[in-house]
Amino acid sequence: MIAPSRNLLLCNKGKTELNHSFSMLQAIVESTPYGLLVTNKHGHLLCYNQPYMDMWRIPPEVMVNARHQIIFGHYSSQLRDPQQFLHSTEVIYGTWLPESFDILEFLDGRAFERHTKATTLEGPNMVRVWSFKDITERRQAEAYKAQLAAMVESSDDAIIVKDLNAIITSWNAGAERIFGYQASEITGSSILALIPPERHEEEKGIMSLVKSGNRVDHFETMWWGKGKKPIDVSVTTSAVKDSDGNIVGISQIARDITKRKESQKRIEYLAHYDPLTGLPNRALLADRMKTAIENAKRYSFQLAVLFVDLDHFKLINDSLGHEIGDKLLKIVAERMRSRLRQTDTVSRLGGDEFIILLSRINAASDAACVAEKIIAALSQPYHLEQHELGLGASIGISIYPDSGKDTSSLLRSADEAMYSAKGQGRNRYHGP
Ligand SMILES: Nc1nc2c(ncn2[C@@H]2O[C@H](COP(=O)(O)OP(=O)(O)OP(=O)(O)O)[C@@H](O)[C@H]2O)c(=O)[nH]1
Repeated sequence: MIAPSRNLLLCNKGKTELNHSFSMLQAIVESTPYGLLVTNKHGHLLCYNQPYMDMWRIPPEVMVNARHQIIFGHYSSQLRDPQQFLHSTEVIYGTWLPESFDILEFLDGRAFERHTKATTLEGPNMVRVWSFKDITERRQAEAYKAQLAAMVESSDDAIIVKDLNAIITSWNAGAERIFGYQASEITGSSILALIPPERHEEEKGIMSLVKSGNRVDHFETMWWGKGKKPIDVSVTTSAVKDSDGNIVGISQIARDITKRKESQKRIEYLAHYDPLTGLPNRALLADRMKTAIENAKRYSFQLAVLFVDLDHFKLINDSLGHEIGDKLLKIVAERMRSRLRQTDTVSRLGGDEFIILLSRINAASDAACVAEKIIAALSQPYHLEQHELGLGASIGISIYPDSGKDTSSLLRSADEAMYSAKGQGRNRYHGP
């Protein structure tokens, strides 16, 4: 800033004629953004510039014939540590330090680098030049950077930065925890080290989206940890830009969602399978029956539903306990499953009730054959702990389309047939 000379470069050398070189010096002093102050050995103010006045917010009248020490009060009221300021300034004058450097922190958050140098002018005049550089913005930027670094390091997520050639340039502690590589091991490698080959195309697609200015949020995929360990991750990818807005890198924030995925799979499993036997449950059976009925209708073939209820299962439960009962149910399930085709379904409705869906039969006699096979398989002795057990089953058969044309009527009809089998003496089947 260059300001009117008389006001801005105040000199006790006023008696001296201003010559050309003095004007030039004046211009230099006023054009610098630094606050400048020159004092003599006794602390008398010889000259100073406008940035100096602005920095200390000193009214000009205070400066008339002032000594440095006199305006210390004005300085001190603005500083965070006035004692340290007074002490260091006294040391500088007292020992006439040739040079010194420190940082002044203001109560309002500003910060200045203070530098002072003792100089000998012509003759015996010793003066001291003080310069003050405003470093508030730099300090704030540094503090912001430090906060950012602390946040990045404390994040549970992996925060990875890579260059435009997919080379990893930054790797935080979260990434170390999730993927198992130390920053020193992986920095400088391609991000593809974390991505299974079959997902490279997917990654390329994301990169081209991001390079064309988009951001890809919470993309769920599977990456590799150390030793090619599969890790389900949700990845947010965005561009890293320089101050001119040019893309200079890519940042990827990856969250480990393995546990969430596992519980999702578990919930899906429980929604469709019986946890004791691993067989499809009523809901999955209903889906499969719906599809099978649609196919049977479309291609005009028959299907069969077999309602299987174990005989006197309650006796086993009551006499040998629930645990043995559970083990028996598992073996029963496995015996039925192993006797059926892949395309058929055996499901557990609950308790000792099972439904077999034969999704395509040529004649009702096919269903009767399967019922006989199942009864035979289930009546084989069971060796459980020290017990040898025998078990019968009663089976009711319904046939699409003769016994019913939808899921519930087919199930109802098979249930009724099963009760008929029970009524006829158990361990047998009854069909339409
Ligand atoms: N161990 C075990 N038992 C179960 C489970 N669910 C139901 N049960 C039992 O299975 C038995 C079913 O008995 P029922 O079908 O009513 O009677 P049953 O003894 O088989 O007699 P019938 O069917 O008339 O031959 C009951 O004792 C239930 O407590 C289970 O998950 N585990």
